[in-house]
Amino acid sequence: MAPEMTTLKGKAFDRASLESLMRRRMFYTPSFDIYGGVSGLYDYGPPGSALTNNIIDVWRKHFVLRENMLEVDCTMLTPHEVLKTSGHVDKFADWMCKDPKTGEIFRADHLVEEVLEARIKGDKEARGEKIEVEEEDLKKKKKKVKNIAAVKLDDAVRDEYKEVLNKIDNYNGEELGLLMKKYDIRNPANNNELTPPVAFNLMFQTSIGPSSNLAGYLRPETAQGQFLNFAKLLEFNQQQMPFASASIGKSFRNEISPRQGLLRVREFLMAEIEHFVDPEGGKKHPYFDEVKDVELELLNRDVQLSGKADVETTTIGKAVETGLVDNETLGYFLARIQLFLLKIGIDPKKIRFRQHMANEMAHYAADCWDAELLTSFGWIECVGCADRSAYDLTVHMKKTGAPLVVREPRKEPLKIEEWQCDLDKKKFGPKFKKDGKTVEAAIEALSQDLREKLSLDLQKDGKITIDVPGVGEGKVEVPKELITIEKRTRVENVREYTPNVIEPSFGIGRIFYALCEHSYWSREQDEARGVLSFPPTIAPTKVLIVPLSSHADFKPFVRKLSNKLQDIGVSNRVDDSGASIGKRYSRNDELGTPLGITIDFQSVKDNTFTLRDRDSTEQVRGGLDEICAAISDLVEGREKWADISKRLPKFEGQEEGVGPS
Ligand SMILES: Nc1ncnc2c1ncn2[C@@H]1O[C@H](COP(=O)(O)OP(=O)(O)OP(=O)(O)O)[C@@H](O)[C@H]1O
Repeated sequence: MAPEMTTLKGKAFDRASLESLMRRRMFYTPSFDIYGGVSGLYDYGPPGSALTNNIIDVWRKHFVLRENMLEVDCTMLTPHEVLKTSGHVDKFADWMCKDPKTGEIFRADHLVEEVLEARIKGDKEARGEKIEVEEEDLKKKKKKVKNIAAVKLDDAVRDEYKEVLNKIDNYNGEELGLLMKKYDIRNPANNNELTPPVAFNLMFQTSIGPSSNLAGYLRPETAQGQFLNFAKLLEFNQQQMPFASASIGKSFRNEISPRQGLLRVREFLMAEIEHFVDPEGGKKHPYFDEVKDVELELLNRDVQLSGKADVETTTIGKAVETGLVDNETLGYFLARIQLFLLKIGIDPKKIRFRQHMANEMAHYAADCWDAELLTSFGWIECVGCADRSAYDLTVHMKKTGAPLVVREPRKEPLKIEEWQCDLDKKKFGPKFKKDGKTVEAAIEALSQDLREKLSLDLQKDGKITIDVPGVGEGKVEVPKELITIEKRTRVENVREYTPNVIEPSFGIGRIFYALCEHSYWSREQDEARGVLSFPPTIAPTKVLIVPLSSHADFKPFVRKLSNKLQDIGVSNRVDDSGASIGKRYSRNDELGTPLGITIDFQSVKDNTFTLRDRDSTEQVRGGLDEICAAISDLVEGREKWADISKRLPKFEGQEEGVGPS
């Protein structure tokens, strides 16, 4: 069970009030709402769009700009062949079971998770133990869940349930089926038995063009476009390794049961990096030293296998040194991911990195860690960071023959003793006719051991027999007139290798939602007054301009301030409504607007204004240029409010209805 969620001020987090705020202020809203909506699809409103753009802006600066990554923008429609080759057509699936009587569909792992969690909660109720805040949510479910009541469980059963929950991502379909049998998990709504789990592919299928001949899918990740362009990107990078490409764009997954708002949706914004690295030499990273002292909370594979969730706090330098994290490049990105999350305002106490267990890893991954953020729904994977090895480049190269490799001049030429096969092409063609190329490829693919053995056959029998699937009976004889096999020394001046790929993959919607939960609190004097404490860098609107009243004298000042801020790229809104100043600020607390400028009669006299900090409600006073310079420093992240309040004189005028929190 995840620990209890508390707000920045240490109070219990209230999801219902945050969700109501997000709906009211149009951070996001169900798509096609007036048609009844479609689950797993959301539209972002003005503050939501601005917040997303600002998160992306910081992401671009933190990753793309900082490391000269090569950003690309590839198409979302992907032909069948590409995703067949990458393994997605066969393996990109979740486990689904069905109530044969009602037709209701369940995602098997989620169902097992929800039912066991609800039973543990029932057990706690029966034992009179404290119910965690996120477990409260299960109360609603329990009404539907007929086979779950406040029933005390056997101690051993309760421990077993907890162990299963800790490893819930690790089970395949068959294992989930066995768990459902063992724990008698049925349709919670009617107690009907469910069908055993079957694989359900998560990709949205379509056909490209009017003839319907070209099957395709909406991409489930942005990675494939980056791999397919590898050779061109390497060329663009003047053959320099290592390098990274990056892409920001929508991905699509036909989730079996979208849930938890933005956390599991069917269309979402991804920001992905593919860092291409030489597999030899331990996958070092040139800037690893810059991050080696960053401390991370790591939950390793072995701890999870033992059914526990104890994290280990350690520097990334140590984690790589001890082999807990496989290599420097993977470690470098784990640290950089954490630094990014902190920069946008994620609560440092609510981040951990969890290593994937062997079964859980995607079909391509060699090692994988997820950055998980604590939310009221528990720990949620928001960034995956996988070592995809050479998998993708290798399969695409094999399929297409495109040289998705790096060729580097060797410092010292490499001498290799090897068995070489020479073909007499003039005779080879007429003998094998249309099968010539296939037979040639089969000879080309012969291993060194086999070549050595075949050279003896050639001497002894005057011919060799090799396997060539698809030609004749699958065996082909090649007489000695057509082939020679000899041991020779080859000098290699160029080294050719397929790079490995380290892939940090960010789900922006999940980060967005976790950030909102981490930033949300309410003021002491009024529980209903929600505040979103986004850092100025990423807040949707940076400044609220508030004239004291609708007095005509204030109008030119409003215009001047607004224009000046726009000129320096600072988003602002004017609220010249008749509401009290306190009310106007409070409305903008809900939007997370970090700064407010008040225009009063003093402003008209001496061109000075007050600048208010959202979180402390402290105010300072200064001239137009001073105020704008302070705002720019805050918004660009060069300074914090504490620096500004030292720099500019405090303004003690009491804000109506607002006291310090
Ligand atoms: N359905 C979804 N809705 C929102 N974000 C998603 C969804 N699926 C994946 N993501 C985001 O994309 C990131 C990278 O995708 P990845 O393929 O690693 O996810 P995943 O392991 O399939 O996620 P999960 O196990 O939660 O389904 C995730 O860390 C997450 O932030």
